Amino acid sequence: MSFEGGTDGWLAAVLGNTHVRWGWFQGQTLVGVECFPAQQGLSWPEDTEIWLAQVGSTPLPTGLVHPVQLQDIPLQKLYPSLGLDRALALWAAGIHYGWPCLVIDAGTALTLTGADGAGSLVGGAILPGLGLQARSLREHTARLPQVDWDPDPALPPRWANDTPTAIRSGIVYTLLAGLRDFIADWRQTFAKGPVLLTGGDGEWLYSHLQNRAADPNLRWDPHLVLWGIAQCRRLKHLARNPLRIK
Ligand SMILES: Nc1ncnc2c1ncn2[C@@H]1O[C@H](COP(=O)(O)OP(=O)(O)O)[C@@H](O)[C@H]1O
Ligand SMILES: CC(C)(COP(=O)(O)O)[C@@H](O)C(=O)NCCC(=O)O
Ligand SMILES: [K+]
Repeated sequence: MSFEGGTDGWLAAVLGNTHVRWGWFQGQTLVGVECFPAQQGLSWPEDTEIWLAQVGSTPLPTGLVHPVQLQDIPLQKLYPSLGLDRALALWAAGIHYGWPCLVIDAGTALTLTGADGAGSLVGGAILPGLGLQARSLREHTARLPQVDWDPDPALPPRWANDTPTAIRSGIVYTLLAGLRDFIADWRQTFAKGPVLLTGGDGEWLYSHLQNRAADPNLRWDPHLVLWGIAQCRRLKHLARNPLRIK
């Protein structure tokens, strides 16, 4: 996909540990999204303004590239080693859905990142994502099979009677229980405000967290990090071209 003309066309890119995601923007409007395996050699568009957030190890493109930095994100109490994707998603969540907010990003790693009503980082947690949990069982045992990522919307039976289903059951039921526990704890302090799911497993987790006494303000937005990059670009442009109050 590329731009057919359009003066304010530009590309946002998130270089994750499993996927590289491109968001094609016209100004602040997201007009298209593409997703590539992070390990695949990428041919980046020529002569396109690119704003990118690097979290994984995918080589950066050359040319009109603006790497977003943590200090570009106007949230308080961010710690220096915080993942750029976490800060960008949190900022976008607060702007688009309101503060306080909790973002659950189900990526290679699954992260929980929360901000209070003033947009200050409260803190978060990091654990292996669904795919990583299955891969680690395969890689560190003699007999367990590789259980590939499966978009099957149905939950596996909890008390499984074959090995692949037992692996799926162990991973998904503990993860869903753990997320419900984290959300309940978050709600002890922040009764209001959205809880957002994003990331490659975000939609699947959202569909299963939604049932069974779902949180009234649970949402799913797969593009949070891309929105965060768009906000960074907008701030930088405003700083370079301050609005002239007549
Ligand atoms: N097409 C896919 N191929 C592999 N994993 C996928 C795919 N779609 C969703 N997933 C799930 O999403 C996870 C990766 O999420 P993603 O947000 O793409 O990762 P990251 O942001 O870390 O690059 C994988 O661990 C897997 O569970
Ligand atoms: C935890 C992450 C690896 C998640 O990245 P992803 O799974 O999306 O590729 C990334 O946010 C990261 O490298 N964080 C640095 C450590 C921290 O956030 O405290
Ligand atoms: K991510």
